[in-house]
Amino acid sequence: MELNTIEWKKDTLVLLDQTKLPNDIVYVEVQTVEKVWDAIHTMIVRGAPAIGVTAAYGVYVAIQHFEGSVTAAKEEVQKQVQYLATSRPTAVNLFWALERMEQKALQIDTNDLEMFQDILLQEAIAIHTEDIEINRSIGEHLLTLLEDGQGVLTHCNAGALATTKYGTATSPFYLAKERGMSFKVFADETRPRFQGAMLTSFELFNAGIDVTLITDNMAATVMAQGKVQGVIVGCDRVAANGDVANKIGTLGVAILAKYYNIPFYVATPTPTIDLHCPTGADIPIEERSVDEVLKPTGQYVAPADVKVYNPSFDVTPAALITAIVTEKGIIEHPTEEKVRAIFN
Ligand SMILES: CSC[C@H]1O[C@H](OP(=O)(O)O)[C@H](O)[C@@H]1O
Repeated sequence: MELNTIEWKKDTLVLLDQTKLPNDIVYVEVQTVEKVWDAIHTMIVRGAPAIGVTAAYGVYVAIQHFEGSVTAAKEEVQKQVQYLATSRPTAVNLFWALERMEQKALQIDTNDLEMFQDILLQEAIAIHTEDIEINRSIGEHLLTLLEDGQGVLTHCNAGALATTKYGTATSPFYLAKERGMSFKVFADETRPRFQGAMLTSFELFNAGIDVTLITDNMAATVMAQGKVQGVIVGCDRVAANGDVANKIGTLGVAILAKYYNIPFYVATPTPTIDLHCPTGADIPIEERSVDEVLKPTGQYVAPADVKVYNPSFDVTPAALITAIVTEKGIIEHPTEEKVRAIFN
Protein backbone atom coordinates (compact mmCIF):
# COMPACT_ATOMS: atom_id res chain seq x y z
CA MET A 1 0.00 0.00 0.00
CA GLU A 2 1.81 3.13 -1.27
CA LEU A 3 1.05 6.11 0.99
CA ASN A 4 1.85 9.65 -0.08
CA THR A 5 2.41 12.04 2.82
CA ILE A 6 2.16 15.05 0.50
CA GLU A 7 1.04 15.34 -3.11
CA TRP A 8 0.59 18.22 -5.54
CA LYS A 9 -2.21 16.81 -7.69
CA LYS A 10 -4.44 18.56 -10.22
CA ASP A 11 -3.19 21.94 -9.04
CA THR A 12 -4.14 21.10 -5.45
CA LEU A 13 -2.19 20.28 -2.27
CA VAL A 14 -3.27 16.86 -0.98
CA LEU A 15 -2.18 15.68 2.46
CA LEU A 16 -2.45 12.29 4.12
CA ASP A 17 -4.30 12.97 7.39
CA GLN A 18 -1.84 11.46 9.87
CA THR A 19 -4.20 12.03 12.80
CA LYS A 20 -6.40 9.26 11.37
CA LEU A 21 -3.60 6.63 11.12
CA PRO A 22 -3.28 3.73 11.59
CA ASN A 23 -7.00 3.00 11.48
CA ASP A 24 -8.07 5.06 8.49
CA ILE A 25 -6.34 6.25 5.32
CA VAL A 26 -7.81 9.69 4.67
CA TYR A 27 -6.48 12.25 2.18
CA VAL A 28 -7.48 15.89 2.51
CA GLU A 29 -7.38 18.63 -0.14
CA VAL A 30 -5.91 21.80 1.32
CA GLN A 31 -6.98 24.74 -0.82
CA THR A 32 -6.45 27.81 1.34
CA VAL A 33 -3.46 29.13 3.25
CA GLU A 34 -5.55 29.03 6.45
CA LYS A 35 -6.13 25.31 5.95
CA VAL A 36 -2.40 24.81 5.35
CA TRP A 37 -1.71 26.57 8.64
CA ASP A 38 -4.29 24.39 10.38
CA ALA A 39 -2.95 21.17 8.85
CA ILE A 40 0.52 21.92 10.25
CA HIS A 41 -0.74 23.14 13.64
CA THR A 42 -3.11 20.20 14.24
CA MET A 43 -0.50 17.71 12.93
CA ILE A 44 -2.52 16.43 10.00
CA VAL A 45 0.93 16.74 8.49
CA ARG A 46 3.92 16.59 10.86
CA GLY A 47 7.60 15.81 10.90
CA ALA A 48 10.13 18.53 10.25
CA PRO A 49 10.81 17.86 6.53
CA ALA A 50 7.12 17.30 5.73
CA ILE A 51 6.24 20.52 7.54
CA GLY A 52 8.77 22.39 5.41
CA VAL A 53 7.49 20.97 2.13
CA THR A 54 3.88 21.69 3.12
CA ALA A 55 4.72 25.27 4.08
CA ALA A 56 6.43 25.78 0.73
CA TYR A 57 3.26 24.72 -1.08
CA GLY A 58 1.32 26.87 1.37
CA VAL A 59 3.09 30.00 0.13
CA TYR A 60 2.01 29.16 -3.42
CA VAL A 61 -1.54 28.29 -2.32
CA ALA A 62 -1.71 31.73 -0.72
CA ILE A 63 -1.25 33.47 -4.10
CA GLN A 64 -2.56 30.74 -6.41
CA HIS A 65 -5.72 32.72 -7.19
CA PHE A 66 -4.32 36.16 -6.43
CA GLU A 67 -5.46 39.00 -8.68
CA GLY A 68 -3.43 42.18 -8.97
CA SER A 69 0.11 43.32 -9.75
CA VAL A 70 3.22 41.23 -9.16
CA THR A 71 4.33 43.87 -6.68
CA ALA A 72 1.13 43.34 -4.69
CA ALA A 73 1.56 39.56 -5.02
CA LYS A 74 5.05 39.81 -3.52
CA GLU A 75 3.62 41.77 -0.60
CA GLU A 76 1.00 39.04 -0.16
CA VAL A 77 3.75 36.39 -0.14
CA GLN A 78 5.57 38.24 2.63
CA LYS A 79 2.36 38.57 4.65
CA GLN A 80 1.48 34.87 4.31
CA VAL A 81 5.04 33.75 5.09
CA GLN A 82 4.74 35.55 8.42
CA TYR A 83 1.36 33.87 8.99
CA LEU A 84 2.54 30.35 8.16
CA ALA A 85 5.56 30.87 10.44
CA THR A 86 3.19 30.90 13.43
CA SER A 87 1.87 27.39 12.81
CA ARG A 88 4.55 25.54 14.91
CA PRO A 89 7.73 26.91 16.52
CA THR A 90 10.36 24.16 16.80
CA ALA A 91 11.03 22.47 13.44
CA VAL A 92 13.37 24.87 11.65
CA ASN A 93 12.48 23.30 8.28
CA LEU A 94 9.28 25.36 8.40
CA PHE A 95 11.22 28.61 8.56
CA TRP A 96 13.89 27.40 6.13
CA ALA A 97 11.24 26.61 3.50
CA LEU A 98 9.32 29.86 4.08
CA GLU A 99 12.52 31.90 3.80
CA ARG A 100 13.48 30.12 0.58
CA MET A 101 10.04 30.74 -0.95
CA GLU A 102 10.04 34.40 0.13
CA GLN A 103 13.52 35.03 -1.26
CA LYS A 104 12.53 33.32 -4.51
CA ALA A 105 9.44 35.50 -4.79
CA LEU A 106 11.37 38.71 -4.18
CA GLN A 107 13.97 37.77 -6.79
CA ILE A 108 11.46 37.05 -9.58
CA ASP A 109 11.81 39.82 -12.16
CA THR A 110 8.55 39.92 -14.13
CA ASN A 111 5.30 41.85 -14.32
CA ASP A 112 3.49 38.77 -15.56
CA LEU A 113 1.46 37.46 -12.63
CA GLU A 114 0.97 33.99 -14.10
CA MET A 115 4.70 33.64 -14.68
CA PHE A 116 5.33 34.79 -11.10
CA GLN A 117 2.88 32.24 -9.74
CA ASP A 118 4.32 29.42 -11.84
CA ILE A 119 7.90 30.14 -10.79
CA LEU A 120 6.82 29.97 -7.14
CA LEU A 121 5.03 26.68 -7.70
CA GLN A 122 8.15 25.26 -9.35
CA GLU A 123 10.19 26.30 -6.28
CA ALA A 124 7.81 24.46 -3.96
CA ILE A 125 7.98 21.39 -6.20
CA ALA A 126 11.79 21.62 -6.13
CA ILE A 127 11.79 21.66 -2.31
CA HIS A 128 9.49 18.64 -2.42
CA THR A 129 11.62 16.59 -4.82
CA GLU A 130 14.90 17.58 -3.16
CA ASP A 131 13.61 16.08 0.10
CA ILE A 132 13.48 12.61 -1.48
CA GLU A 133 17.15 12.69 -2.51
CA ILE A 134 18.20 14.14 0.84
CA ASN A 135 16.53 11.26 2.67
CA ARG A 136 17.98 8.60 0.40
CA SER A 137 21.47 10.04 0.86
CA ILE A 138 21.07 10.09 4.65
CA GLY A 139 20.10 6.43 4.45
CA GLU A 140 23.20 5.58 2.44
CA HIS A 141 25.44 7.27 5.01
CA LEU A 142 23.64 5.53 7.88
CA LEU A 143 24.09 2.15 6.20
CA THR A 144 27.87 2.63 6.41
CA LEU A 145 27.50 2.78 10.20
CA LEU A 146 25.29 -0.30 10.60
CA GLU A 147 25.67 -4.05 10.08
CA ASP A 148 23.03 -6.24 8.46
CA GLY A 149 20.81 -7.93 11.06
CA GLN A 150 21.49 -5.47 13.87
CA GLY A 151 18.83 -4.30 16.32
CA VAL A 152 18.11 -0.58 15.96
CA LEU A 153 15.88 1.48 18.23
CA THR A 154 14.11 4.56 16.96
CA HIS A 155 11.97 7.16 18.74
CA CYS A 156 8.90 8.97 17.44
CA ASN A 157 8.40 9.00 13.67
CA ALA A 158 11.23 10.19 11.49
CA GLY A 159 9.89 8.01 8.76
CA ALA A 160 8.40 8.30 5.32
CA LEU A 161 5.37 9.84 7.02
CA ALA A 162 7.54 12.65 8.39
CA THR A 163 8.99 13.35 4.97
CA THR A 164 8.10 12.71 1.36
CA LYS A 165 9.82 9.31 0.98
CA TYR A 166 12.19 6.98 2.88
CA GLY A 167 12.14 9.14 6.03
CA THR A 168 15.36 10.20 7.65
CA ALA A 169 15.94 7.83 10.58
CA THR A 170 14.05 5.08 8.77
CA SER A 171 15.79 5.58 5.42
CA PRO A 172 18.39 2.82 6.01
CA PHE A 173 15.58 0.37 6.82
CA TYR A 174 13.89 0.99 3.46
CA LEU A 175 17.17 0.94 1.53
CA ALA A 176 18.18 -2.28 3.31
CA LYS A 177 14.92 -3.94 2.28
CA GLU A 178 15.55 -2.93 -1.34
CA ARG A 179 18.93 -4.74 -1.09
CA GLY A 180 17.87 -7.91 0.70
CA MET A 181 19.29 -6.73 4.03
CA SER A 182 17.28 -6.45 7.23
CA PHE A 183 17.45 -4.73 10.59
CA LYS A 184 15.43 -5.57 13.69
CA VAL A 185 13.76 -2.25 14.40
CA PHE A 186 12.43 -1.40 17.85
CA ALA A 187 9.93 1.48 17.67
CA ASP A 188 8.90 2.97 20.97
CA GLU A 189 5.33 4.23 21.19
CA THR A 190 6.33 7.86 21.86
CA ARG A 191 3.73 9.35 24.12
CA PRO A 192 1.75 11.54 24.25
CA ARG A 193 0.94 11.58 20.52
CA PHE A 194 2.07 7.98 19.93
CA GLN A 195 3.91 8.70 16.67
CA GLY A 196 6.00 5.58 17.18
CA ALA A 197 2.99 3.32 17.61
CA MET A 198 0.55 5.00 15.24
CA LEU A 199 3.02 5.99 12.52
CA THR A 200 6.42 4.27 12.67
CA SER A 201 5.19 0.76 13.50
CA PHE A 202 2.40 1.26 10.94
CA GLU A 203 4.61 2.39 8.06
CA LEU A 204 7.39 -0.14 8.68
CA PHE A 205 4.97 -3.04 9.20
CA ASN A 206 3.12 -1.95 6.05
CA ALA A 207 6.44 -2.00 4.17
CA GLY A 208 7.28 -5.51 5.40
CA ILE A 209 10.15 -4.29 7.57
CA ASP A 210 10.94 -6.18 10.82
CA VAL A 211 9.57 -3.82 13.50
CA THR A 212 8.73 -4.47 17.16
CA LEU A 213 6.63 -1.94 19.06
CA ILE A 214 7.73 -1.29 22.64
CA THR A 215 6.37 1.04 25.29
CA ASP A 216 8.27 4.20 26.13
CA ASN A 217 9.57 2.72 29.40
CA MET A 218 11.16 -0.31 27.72
CA ALA A 219 14.20 1.26 26.03
CA ALA A 220 16.49 0.40 28.96
CA THR A 221 15.31 -3.21 28.99
CA VAL A 222 15.89 -3.90 25.30
CA MET A 223 19.30 -2.26 25.59
CA ALA A 224 20.17 -4.24 28.74
CA GLN A 225 19.09 -7.46 27.01
CA GLY A 226 21.51 -6.76 24.15
CA LYS A 227 18.73 -6.45 21.57
CA VAL A 228 19.86 -3.01 20.39
CA GLN A 229 23.18 -2.23 18.68
CA GLY A 230 22.28 1.25 17.50
CA VAL A 231 19.82 4.10 18.01
CA ILE A 232 18.67 6.33 15.14
CA VAL A 233 16.38 9.30 15.70
CA GLY A 234 15.26 12.27 13.61
CA CYS A 235 15.47 15.91 14.57
CA ASP A 236 13.52 19.13 14.42
CA ARG A 237 16.33 21.60 14.85
CA VAL A 238 20.08 21.19 15.26
CA ALA A 239 21.87 24.11 16.90
CA ALA A 240 25.23 25.34 15.59
CA ASN A 241 27.04 23.52 18.41
CA GLY A 242 25.43 20.18 17.57
CA ASP A 243 22.75 20.12 20.27
CA VAL A 244 19.59 18.51 18.89
CA ALA A 245 15.90 19.21 19.50
CA ASN A 246 13.75 16.19 18.81
CA LYS A 247 10.55 14.62 20.10
CA ILE A 248 10.16 14.59 23.88
CA GLY A 249 11.81 11.46 25.26
CA THR A 250 14.78 11.57 22.92
CA LEU A 251 17.06 12.87 25.67
CA GLY A 252 16.22 9.89 27.88
CA VAL A 253 16.98 7.44 25.10
CA ALA A 254 20.30 9.21 24.43
CA ILE A 255 21.29 8.96 28.10
CA LEU A 256 20.45 5.24 28.11
CA ALA A 257 22.43 4.69 24.91
CA LYS A 258 25.43 6.40 26.51
CA TYR A 259 25.12 4.20 29.62
CA TYR A 260 24.93 1.00 27.53
CA ASN A 261 27.66 2.21 25.13
CA ILE A 262 25.31 2.02 22.13
CA PRO A 263 25.89 4.40 19.18
CA PHE A 264 23.32 7.23 19.06
CA TYR A 265 22.80 8.65 15.55
CA VAL A 266 20.73 11.67 14.56
CA ALA A 267 19.48 11.56 10.97
CA THR A 268 19.65 15.19 9.87
CA PRO A 269 18.70 16.85 6.58
CA THR A 270 20.92 19.95 6.42
CA PRO A 271 17.84 22.22 6.20
CA THR A 272 17.25 21.10 9.81
CA ILE A 273 20.55 22.61 10.94
CA ASP A 274 20.09 26.18 12.21
CA LEU A 275 23.46 27.94 12.25
CA HIS A 276 21.72 31.05 13.60
CA CYS A 277 20.84 29.11 16.75
CA PRO A 278 23.98 28.93 18.91
CA THR A 279 23.02 26.14 21.33
CA GLY A 280 20.15 23.83 22.27
CA ALA A 281 19.12 26.32 24.95
CA ASP A 282 18.20 28.74 22.16
CA ILE A 283 15.79 26.35 20.42
CA PRO A 284 12.09 27.27 20.98
CA ILE A 285 10.33 24.25 22.46
CA GLU A 286 6.66 23.89 21.57
CA GLU A 287 4.23 23.22 24.40
CA ARG A 288 1.03 21.62 23.22
CA SER A 289 -2.46 21.09 24.62
CA VAL A 290 -2.79 19.37 27.98
CA ASP A 291 -5.46 17.19 26.37
CA GLU A 292 -2.71 15.36 24.44
CA VAL A 293 -1.65 13.93 27.82
CA LEU A 294 -4.98 13.84 29.64
CA LYS A 295 -6.96 12.06 26.93
CA PRO A 296 -4.60 10.75 24.26
CA THR A 297 -7.27 8.59 22.66
CA GLY A 298 -10.34 10.56 23.72
CA GLN A 299 -10.88 9.04 27.16
CA TYR A 300 -9.40 10.71 30.26
CA VAL A 301 -6.47 8.77 31.72
CA ALA A 302 -6.08 11.28 34.57
CA PRO A 303 -8.21 13.80 36.48
CA ALA A 304 -9.47 16.41 34.02
CA ASP A 305 -8.21 19.30 36.16
CA VAL A 306 -4.82 17.93 37.17
CA LYS A 307 -1.80 20.05 36.23
CA VAL A 308 -0.03 18.88 33.05
CA TYR A 309 3.35 19.81 31.56
CA ASN A 310 3.51 18.90 27.87
CA PRO A 311 6.63 20.10 26.02
CA SER A 312 6.58 18.45 22.62
CA PHE A 313 10.38 18.32 22.25
CA ASP A 314 13.52 18.07 24.33
CA VAL A 315 17.16 18.87 23.66
CA THR A 316 19.91 16.25 23.49
CA PRO A 317 23.37 17.76 24.04
CA ALA A 318 26.00 17.14 21.39
CA ALA A 319 28.09 15.23 23.96
CA LEU A 320 25.54 12.39 23.91
CA ILE A 321 25.49 12.13 20.11
CA THR A 322 27.77 9.63 18.37
CA ALA A 323 27.16 11.20 14.96
CA ILE A 324 24.88 13.62 13.17
CA VAL A 325 24.26 11.95 9.80
CA THR A 326 23.37 14.34 6.99
CA GLU A 327 22.91 13.96 3.24
CA LYS A 328 26.26 15.74 2.80
CA GLY A 329 28.16 13.42 5.13
CA ILE A 330 28.66 12.21 8.71
CA ILE A 331 29.53 14.56 11.58
CA GLU A 332 31.10 12.30 14.19
CA HIS A 333 31.15 13.57 17.79
CA PRO A 334 29.64 16.89 16.67
CA THR A 335 31.18 20.22 17.60
CA GLU A 336 30.34 23.67 16.23
CA GLU A 337 33.42 23.59 14.01
CA LYS A 338 32.41 20.23 12.53
CA VAL A 339 28.76 21.29 12.10
CA ARG A 340 29.70 24.45 10.23
CA ALA A 341 32.22 22.51 8.12
CA ILE A 342 29.48 20.30 6.62
CA PHE A 343 28.31 23.33 4.66
CA ASN A 344 31.73 24.05 3.13
C1 LIG B 1 12.25 13.63 10.31
S1 LIG B 1 10.91 14.07 11.32
C2 LIG B 1 11.62 14.95 12.60
C3 LIG B 1 10.84 14.94 13.89
O1 LIG B 1 9.48 15.49 13.80
C4 LIG B 1 8.65 14.80 14.77
O2 LIG B 1 7.90 15.70 15.57
P1 LIG B 1 6.31 15.91 15.26
O3 LIG B 1 5.72 14.54 15.04
O4 LIG B 1 5.79 16.60 16.51
O5 LIG B 1 6.25 16.81 14.05
C5 LIG B 1 9.65 14.08 15.64
O6 LIG B 1 10.29 14.94 16.56
C6 LIG B 1 10.63 13.62 14.56
O7 LIG B 1 11.79 13.05 15.06
